[in-house]
Amino acid sequence: MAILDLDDLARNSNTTAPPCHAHAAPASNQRLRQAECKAGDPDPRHHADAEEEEDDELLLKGVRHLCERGGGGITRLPARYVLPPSDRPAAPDHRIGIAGAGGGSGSLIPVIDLARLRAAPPGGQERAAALAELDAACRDYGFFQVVGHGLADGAGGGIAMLDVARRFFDLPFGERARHMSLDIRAAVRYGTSFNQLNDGVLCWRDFLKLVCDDLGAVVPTWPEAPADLREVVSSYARSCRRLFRELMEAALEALGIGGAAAGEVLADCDAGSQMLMVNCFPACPEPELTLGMPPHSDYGFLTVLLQDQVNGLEVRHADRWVLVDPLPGALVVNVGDHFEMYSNGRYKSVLHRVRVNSSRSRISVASLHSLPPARVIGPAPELVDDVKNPRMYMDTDFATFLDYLSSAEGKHKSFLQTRRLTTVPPADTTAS
Ligand SMILES: O=C(O)CCC(=O)C(=O)O
Ligand SMILES: [Fe+2]
Repeated sequence: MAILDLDDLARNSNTTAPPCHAHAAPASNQRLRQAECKAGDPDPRHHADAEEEEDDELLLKGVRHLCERGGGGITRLPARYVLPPSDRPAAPDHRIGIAGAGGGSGSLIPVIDLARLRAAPPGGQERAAALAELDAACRDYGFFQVVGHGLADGAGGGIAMLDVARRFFDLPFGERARHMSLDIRAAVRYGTSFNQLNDGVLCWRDFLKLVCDDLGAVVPTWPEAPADLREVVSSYARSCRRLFRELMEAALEALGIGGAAAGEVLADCDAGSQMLMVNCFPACPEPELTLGMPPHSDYGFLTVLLQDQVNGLEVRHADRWVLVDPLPGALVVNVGDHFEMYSNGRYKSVLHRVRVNSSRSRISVASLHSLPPARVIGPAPELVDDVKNPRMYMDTDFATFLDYLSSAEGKHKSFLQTRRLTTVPPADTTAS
């Protein structure tokens, strides 16, 4: 099947400087950025003169390279990374605590125990209770943590994945740079920021994108170093695909969709696209002025996120940004735009962003799962009725999403907003 460009396309954002396909050259973006900063930022340090500025060529080599240059360490944030004051991350409003883990402030983020679901026989009360928890998590938060998934240790596990990711980003720049490409459709690509060619403000993030469709064909094109990367990452990708399918089966059951209708969606999931984004967020000299990733939602059905023990992920919930404390061994799962549309708005694809910190580098690995590009997505007929559940979304396909990205709407709205049919006020899509 066709390889999708999903590194910027898999997500959409409606920040002040959106990662749209505006085709603005980086140099003009820089001037724009400086003008915006002048308008809104009282701190003259952040309006550095052009000659003081790091040139774009250097910045597009990535954040790690910037930090490592000349023996390591930079003490101030180059202006290209400085967000306008309204988009900067304030001190976290709230930390999402982990049920039963003693973290944060309580038991706000849902934790789904997959072992419990696996053990619960079909039709029984225990299964109904476990499915109700999953349903509530997707409805109320659009985010949950999964434990009991069996993906922590051993081959295909998260520990090995994080370890090899860390070793990849520790390689000398020249080794990583072999995979740099301006071709956003490349199946393997090392890059920086969110959409590095179009971002007005750069993000404090480097990434390795690996398209995982047809693993047999793509793995030989993946980095040769570290020597075990291909084996570890392909094994982890397979584990994630299995987990994605299992979660989709459970979510469809929770939605009351079975039989041929569920079979059709699951077949599309099997034929669909998977992309791993291996993210590195280096320690940042002025973390309060920038973000590792801007507010965005993920385009696909579900995203499975592995993170190390350094926090940074923030989720929009009840009009606030809430920081998700990593729960050891857990994977974070979030609902994407496809699933919100398919579930007719019952499940929420919510904005999330990544904040960075001044002392510790952070690694995360997002496995993004979408349906095949030719597949038209719309609300499941089983979830629509004329009385209580009118259809909330138009049918949509990948080409529509591409049009949105290159349109003026892409700068001001979220993709989901553009697909809504009813007059129901849109879910919170503001950036701060
Ligand atoms: O690093 C994280 O916690 C989130 C990453 C993410 O949202 C993404 O890759 O889409
Ligand atoms: Fe995301």
